[in-house]
Amino acid sequence: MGNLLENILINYRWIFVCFFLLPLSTIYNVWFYARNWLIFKLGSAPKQHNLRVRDIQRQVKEWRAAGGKTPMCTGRPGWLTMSLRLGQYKKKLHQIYLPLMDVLDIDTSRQIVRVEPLVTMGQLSATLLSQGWTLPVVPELDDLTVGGLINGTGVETSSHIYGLFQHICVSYELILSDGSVVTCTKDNEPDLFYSVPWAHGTLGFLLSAEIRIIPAKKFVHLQYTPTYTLDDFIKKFTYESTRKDPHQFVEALAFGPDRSVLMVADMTDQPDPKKINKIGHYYKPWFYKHVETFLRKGPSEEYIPLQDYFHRHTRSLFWQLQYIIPFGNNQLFRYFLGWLMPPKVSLLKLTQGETIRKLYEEHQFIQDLMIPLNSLKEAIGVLHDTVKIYPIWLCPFLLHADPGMVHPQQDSGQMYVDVGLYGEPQVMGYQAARDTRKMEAYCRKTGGFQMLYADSYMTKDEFCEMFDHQLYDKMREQLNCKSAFPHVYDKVGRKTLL
Ligand SMILES: Cc1cc2nc3c(=O)[nH]c(=O)nc-3n(C[C@H](O)[C@H](O)[C@H](O)COP(=O)(O)OP(=O)(O)OC[C@H]3O[C@@H](n4cnc5c(N)ncnc54)[C@H](O)[C@@H]3O)c2cc1C
Ligand SMILES: NC(=O)C1=CN([C@@H]2O[C@H](COP(=O)(O)OP(=O)(O)OC[C@H]3O[C@@H](n4cnc5c(N)ncnc54)[C@H](OP(=O)(O)O)[C@@H]3O)[C@@H](O)[C@H]2O)C=CC1
Ligand SMILES: CC(C)=CCC[C@@H](C)[C@H]1CC[C@@]2(C)C3=C(CC[C@]12C)[C@@]1(C)CC[C@H](O)C(C)(C)[C@@H]1CC3
Repeated sequence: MGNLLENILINYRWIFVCFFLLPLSTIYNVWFYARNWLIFKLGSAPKQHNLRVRDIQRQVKEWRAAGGKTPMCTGRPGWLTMSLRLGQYKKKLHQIYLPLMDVLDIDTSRQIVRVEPLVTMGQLSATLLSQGWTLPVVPELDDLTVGGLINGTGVETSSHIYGLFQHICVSYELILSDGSVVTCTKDNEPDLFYSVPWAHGTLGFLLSAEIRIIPAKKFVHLQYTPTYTLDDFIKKFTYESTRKDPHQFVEALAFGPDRSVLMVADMTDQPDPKKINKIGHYYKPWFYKHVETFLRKGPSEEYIPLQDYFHRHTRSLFWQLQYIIPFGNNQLFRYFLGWLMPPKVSLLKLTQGETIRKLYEEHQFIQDLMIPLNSLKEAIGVLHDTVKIYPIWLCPFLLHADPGMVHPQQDSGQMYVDVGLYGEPQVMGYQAARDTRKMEAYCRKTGGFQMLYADSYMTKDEFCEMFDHQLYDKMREQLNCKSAFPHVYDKVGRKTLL
């Protein structure tokens, strides 16, 4: 009976998703779009920021006045967040509401945008592009928020030049446990500035951030190079990630241990009209499927609108949507219902139920391992033996030698690679806890890091071995965080899921 129910839930989830969640997602998007537009037109955002900060200060002060016994977290419901986590820890904590969702200012002379933490990447990239600007690093799922990307982390295909999302940030406005508001930069309160990323809001709440912007062009010139041996791939990928005059974007998809497609791209305003491909149109094939065709067709090049490029994996949630709507890439489906895609991750999460959550936990491996680039060849072999999931998302990034939880083992910046696995392991006898722990141990051995939106099965000691806690512990002490916020491990460790 249990099995039958599971089968129905898994195999027919698409009925619910197509007929209920897709229309709902579209309505939600339209509302969000209209709200953003209206707020900006009324010019009210910056003024309201100060009012909102005052209200947040009031909440923190009230918490203190009441004895400050229960540690705090943000009041954002767990189902809204872009992770597998349900955020059950929130029920036991004191929630502070941070209704901060506006782009406050675009200062083109300083090349800085000032934003509130709930601003999403979809919202920010559209807002900036309409002015001819962009963030240097645009993590691509539309619903990722600035707050989540700063207090967690973000990576994209330009990260081999600019680093992680935190590395393009110039200042953070934070509220601390005593209710005071501080602004930190690398020169003013540097310890605080460097300890915020990856701390998951356990030092203070982010109120706004200043982020660098760069001029945008209308298209990217994208070149695809298929490779048919692992050695050839590693050689070309390493070269493109580390060369002195790099392309602006570098990414690869591995479709098998020996079959990969390397992609390099540059922004341009002069596309060759015969080679324009507007991959963002709703009826276009899912991007990773399109990329796979170059293994057959050979090297190729295209001009893709910049906005379409930034959000190229959004419509198929990388390759996760195939498990929810198996015929989602079918031509007929795309022409009829493609314009409603993708369903909102938050709505999927809200409606998934315990059975589906458990099935995902047992049968899906969704992890990003951030390892030094020179370990990539070995890692592909280890991953093939342990989980065997394809495609693998490969994205090089420069890890700056900054203080904080995450930095290279050497004293200077080092090229790392994000190895993303999002699918059903094809090995026999996969066991989630055992095999994830194996991969985590491997990741630690290379000097790498696990992205913490995913399930982490590490013990606290293992967690402290992977993430440098020196500065973090010092700041927790100095800012009286111990009773004010949970320890980062208690927020992101596997047990918080349940
Ligand atoms: C594919 C796509 C996805 C989108 N997703 C979302 C989403 O998820 N959430 C959401 O809220 N919106 C979203 N939007 C809307 C987006 O944020 C803007 O509201 C939209 O670009 C308005 O453009 P316009 O050309 O109609 O207005 P215009 O009048 O041309 O103004 C452009 C926009 O730029 C912004 N802007 C202009 N100057 C400044 C300034 N000095 N400081 C700050 N901002 C400024 C404003 O937001 C304004 O709405 C999306 C848009 C697109 C095309
Ligand atoms: N391309 C990429 O780089 C991708 C990145 N991701 C990951 O997704 C996550 C982002 O998802 P998103 O839904 O935006 O964020 P979440 O709501 O999941 O937030 C992530 C963490 O940041 C904390 N946080 C968020 N806002 C604030 C704030 N204003 N002040 C203090 N702490 C805050 C949250 O604390 P609390 O629990 O108290 O709310 C939480 O611990 C990141 O961890 C990122 O690594 C996922 C997919 C792709
Ligand atoms: C660094 C990069 C590029 C990471 C990409 C990660 C994505 C593939 C992840 C982020 C959020 C994510 C874990 C999610 C899911 C799939 C994989 C996602 C989209 C889904 C939609 C799978 C189905 C599940 O029932 C559920 C709805 C809970 C989750 C939600 C989060």
